Amino acid sequence: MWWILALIGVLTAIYWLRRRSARGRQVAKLQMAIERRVEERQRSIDGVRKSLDSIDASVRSAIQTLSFSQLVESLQEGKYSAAQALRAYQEKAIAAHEKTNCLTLFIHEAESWAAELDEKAKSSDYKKPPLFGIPVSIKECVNVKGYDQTRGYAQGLGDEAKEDATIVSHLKALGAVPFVLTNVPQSLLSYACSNPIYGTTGNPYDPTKVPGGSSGGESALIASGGSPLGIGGDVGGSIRIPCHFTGIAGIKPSHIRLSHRGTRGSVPGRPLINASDGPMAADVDTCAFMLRHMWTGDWLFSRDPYVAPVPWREEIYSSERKLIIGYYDDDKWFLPTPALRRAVQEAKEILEKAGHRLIRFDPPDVSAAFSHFVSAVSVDGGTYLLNRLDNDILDDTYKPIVRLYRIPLLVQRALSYLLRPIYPRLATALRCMPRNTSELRSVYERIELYRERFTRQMEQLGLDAIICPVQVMPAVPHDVPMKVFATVSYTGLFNLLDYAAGVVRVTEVSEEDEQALENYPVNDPWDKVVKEASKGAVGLPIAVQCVAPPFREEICLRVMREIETGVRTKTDRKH
Ligand SMILES: CCCCCC/C=C\CCCCCCCC(=O)NCCO
Repeated sequence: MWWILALIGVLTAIYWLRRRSARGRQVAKLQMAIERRVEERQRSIDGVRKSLDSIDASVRSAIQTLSFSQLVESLQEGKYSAAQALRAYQEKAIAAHEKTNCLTLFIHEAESWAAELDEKAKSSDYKKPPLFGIPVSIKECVNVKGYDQTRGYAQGLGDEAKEDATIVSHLKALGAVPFVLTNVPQSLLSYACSNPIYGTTGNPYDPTKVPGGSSGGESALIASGGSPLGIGGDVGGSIRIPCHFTGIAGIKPSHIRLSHRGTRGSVPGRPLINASDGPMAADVDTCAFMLRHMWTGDWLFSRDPYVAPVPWREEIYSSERKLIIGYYDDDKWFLPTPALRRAVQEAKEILEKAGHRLIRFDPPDVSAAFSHFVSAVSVDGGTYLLNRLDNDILDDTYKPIVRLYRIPLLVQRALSYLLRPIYPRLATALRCMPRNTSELRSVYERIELYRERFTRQMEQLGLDAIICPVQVMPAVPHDVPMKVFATVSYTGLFNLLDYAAGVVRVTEVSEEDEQALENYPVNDPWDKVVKEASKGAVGLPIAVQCVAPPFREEICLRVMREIETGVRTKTDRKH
């Protein structure tokens, strides 16, 4: 008998040793691929830096001081060429990268695309397209032919896209010049911005803080002035949270109003909660400018039959009709810190001053909505993510979520039961992984019912739009986001509903906000993390979120723009 046990022991030991050495070989291979990419990135940056002087420094700096509308105008009028605009923004992008580590790779073909545009512009019968020569930055997970979309997984290195995503081709057809790819967190399912290939992207206001995620390379770049317009993606806040953390504007359109052909999301195959791509820029009008031109004419609708053929409605964006707008500053699931609540109040006052009617709106049962959101995002209980991460080098910032996903489902349920009296919100999150197709079906049913309930409540009040917080906190240290993933209730809700949702800067954290934070109630470990992580944030930007039902992006953008105008008027008056 003893020899059977000994044999089992020896075989098990051999199995484990072989597994360990296979894993060791795999990690070494990934590390070598990472080293090669880090060198390639440096060469790419050095190469661009060397060619900057092909354009006079005074021209570059004159272009760098232009507002977006001035840039459009001077390119249209031929005051500056596409090649000059490209060099000006390459220079700014390098400066932004040195400060924040926001870039993955420059798109070298941008130079020939700009040159082609300038060549065409020489002909008198050429009609310049509306985005002629505008440099545009692209989140790394969007396909650009010849570049890999790693989504922060080292195993994704070298897997190059065979063709451009439709949104990239569309930008090019409109005359834009996609010129650089920007960093993302590993997996994309995070609002931090760090991965084992390109490292951690910092917030331009404070490098110890996150620029947000997953479109964090975009927000850091745009907020540093390194790109006039960027493309982000959002399944739970990945456009809106980075914009809020860095003080820029952005909008997540309803899912099928833009094309997602060739953009890669965090977990493919989630039918009721899908990522939306959308614009990010220094101001609202720039986001509207891009969408207006994408939704005018037939280019998009004839290239992707899954895009709803809803054209841009200028009459809604520019309307002067007074609106009825709901507002809330606490979703009763996660209390925002003082600066975030003040931002809603200030936005409300601005809108009231502009003649709109603001009505208190209490979103129905956000605890249930958050639970549906987590179920729908983790449609397979985390299997897809864990499989990817098991074959990769795991980023530190992502470990808290991975630990939770690794807990076997039945243990998650038992823990949820035990934790309910002392840590009810974590208990909710641990209870919602679907165990089988029957549970999954009922998640979908609950989402449909929730959509109906929310929409009906808005209709009963006659609301055109809603304003509310974007998040619970201002930008936080890099290790915080995935420790308190439940703060995405404010953004994830509108992915669940598939509403149009955008954000615009309203204020910054003040000394008074920081003092008021002392009274932030701590009822469980998540509150404690939030309270600690929100300290030392004086001066950091704070945004408000504006939302409208599906396909009402023009209303959403209008509310955002009116808030932005009100904020500017207030700031001008102060100075
Ligand atoms: C057992 C509990 C597991 C917890 C599951 C966590 C689920 C959700 C966390 C969501 C964090 C979302 C951040 C924003 C992500 C985003 O919008 N990404 C864009 C992808 O294209």
